Amino acid sequence: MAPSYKIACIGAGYVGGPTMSMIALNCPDIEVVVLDINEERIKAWNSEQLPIYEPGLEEVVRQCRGRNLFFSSDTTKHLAEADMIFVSVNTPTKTSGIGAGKAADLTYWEGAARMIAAVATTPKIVVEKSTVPVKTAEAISKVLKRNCTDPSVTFEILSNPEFLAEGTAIEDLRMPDRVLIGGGDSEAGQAAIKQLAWVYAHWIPQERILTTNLWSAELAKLTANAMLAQRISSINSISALCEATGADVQQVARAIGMDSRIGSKFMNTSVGFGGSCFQKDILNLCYVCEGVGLKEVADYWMKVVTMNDYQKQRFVERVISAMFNTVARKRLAIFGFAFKKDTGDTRETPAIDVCRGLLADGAKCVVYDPKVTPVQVFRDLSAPKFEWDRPHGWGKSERHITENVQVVADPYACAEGAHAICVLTEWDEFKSYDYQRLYDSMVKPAFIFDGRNVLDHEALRSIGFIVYALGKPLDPFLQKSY
Ligand SMILES: NC(=O)c1ccc[n+]([C@@H]2O[C@H](COP(=O)([O-])OP(=O)(O)OC[C@H]3O[C@@H](n4cnc5c(N)ncnc54)[C@H](O)[C@@H]3O)[C@@H](O)[C@H]2O)c1
Ligand SMILES: O=c1ccn([C@@H]2O[C@H](COP(=O)(O)OP(=O)(O)O[C@H]3O[C@H](CO)[C@@H](O)[C@H](O)[C@H]3O)[C@@H](O)[C@H]2O)c(=O)[nH]1
Repeated sequence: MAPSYKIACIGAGYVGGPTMSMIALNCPDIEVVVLDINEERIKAWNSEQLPIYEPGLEEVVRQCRGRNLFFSSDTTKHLAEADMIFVSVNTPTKTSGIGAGKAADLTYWEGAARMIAAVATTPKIVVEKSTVPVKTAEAISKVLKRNCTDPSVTFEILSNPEFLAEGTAIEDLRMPDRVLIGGGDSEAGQAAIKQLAWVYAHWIPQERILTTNLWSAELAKLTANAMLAQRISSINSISALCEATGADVQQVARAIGMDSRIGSKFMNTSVGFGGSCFQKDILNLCYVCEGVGLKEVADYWMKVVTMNDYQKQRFVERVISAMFNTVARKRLAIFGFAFKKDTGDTRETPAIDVCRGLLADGAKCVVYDPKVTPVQVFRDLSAPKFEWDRPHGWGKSERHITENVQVVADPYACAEGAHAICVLTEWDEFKSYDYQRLYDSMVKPAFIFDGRNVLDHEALRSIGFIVYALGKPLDPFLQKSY
């Protein structure tokens, strides 16, 4: 018998796809349909080549696609039939107008709300899955109520922010630290919370399902990301101080992480945090603070982004100064372009700013990443800031990018004839390469700039490499040239 409870999700992206697949897997009594305006994406979800790479996702989709999990672009039919509608569309940073470069662009969200209002003839629970500014639920409620042609239709809005991280999405969804559900105080609001809690209770222990009011749930999501990013900026700031003093950032991180009040997670220094969320959500938080007159609070959080930009710039300057203050026409092997390992996602990856910085100084960048396609690399290096987060992306590639960037499918080909290797993503495979072979094929002196501290630096030095590792005591060779 076909399941009688129906869930639809608007937005078949990195969040909508995996979260709905997990609900379908654990709730065989619920029919789940994931919708998107991007037909190519829907086609890919229905094919053997899923549109996103996420460890374990294929197995989950394979188990329930066609059973109680469907991907479709027929929004009218499925939104009309659904009891509960998740909205998981992109909420990028605005690129123009008031709040450009900071505020969340809610165009896609409002578009989704209008789609729901246009077809609703039965009561709907609308769940905010996207990350949104505080009070978005209020605005969405107005759009839904004012646009629905049937005045008897009721809408209950819930906030159910997603905390999964890419690369570990399936594991995070299988056993999240918590599921957060915010809703209204009214009887209908509380009933809606219960209905969503019932969905999650199919596989998540009751004590991990946390309920709050709407505004707390919306704000908790922005705050969680701001605090996670703050940890990275904090340790990155200390990495600069370590290099200046001879301390070792990994030793410092270990020593402070053993204090249970601080904890050891999220303390890896890096060339900068990336990903579609951290910067966007902090900028959004700052904008919300400014909107309510809290300038000092906004300035405080803005420093997390400033420090991140500094870290990327600092890395570029290290590369250039170490290589005798010029990288003009030098071939630089870029190991890793994704914003972290185990994903093909490049949104806001630090590799973009690092490559741009090196290209601006005349370098020739040769990129190797196990999961990122050449098209994506060229698109990212050409797209104006914040333009990447649009359903149809950015098409043009500037000439200086096409002439000075090359993307290759093999790490050894990447490093051949290069002056330096820059490690920008912490892919595990980078640790097991034959570095003697890489060294032999490179121009001397051969440099390695480890922007993730994943390689065995002593072993590399004994081969002959000049090694720069973030936040580590500097090689004597680098001390002289910096
Ligand atoms: N990526 C993550 O790891 C992550 C984690 C937690 C929260 N979030 C938040 O979740 C939201 C979605 O993020 P994402 O990474 O999945 O984005 P995404 O860009 O991968 O997916 C969004 C999808 O929504 C579709 N879309 C936009 N407007 C639509 C409409 N009117 N009708 C149908 N489809 C529409 C787009 O075509 C796109 O495929 C964002 O608010 C993000 O901040 C993301
Ligand atoms: O110690 C660390 C940990 C992470 N990073 C970098 O920080 C970025 C973000 O990493 P991570 O948080 O693991 O991935 P995301 O997929 O961006 O997940 C974040 O953003 C999501 C979107 O909002 C949230 O749901 C998650 O909880 C939150 O971790 C990446 O560039 C990482 O390389 C570091 O530099 N050092």
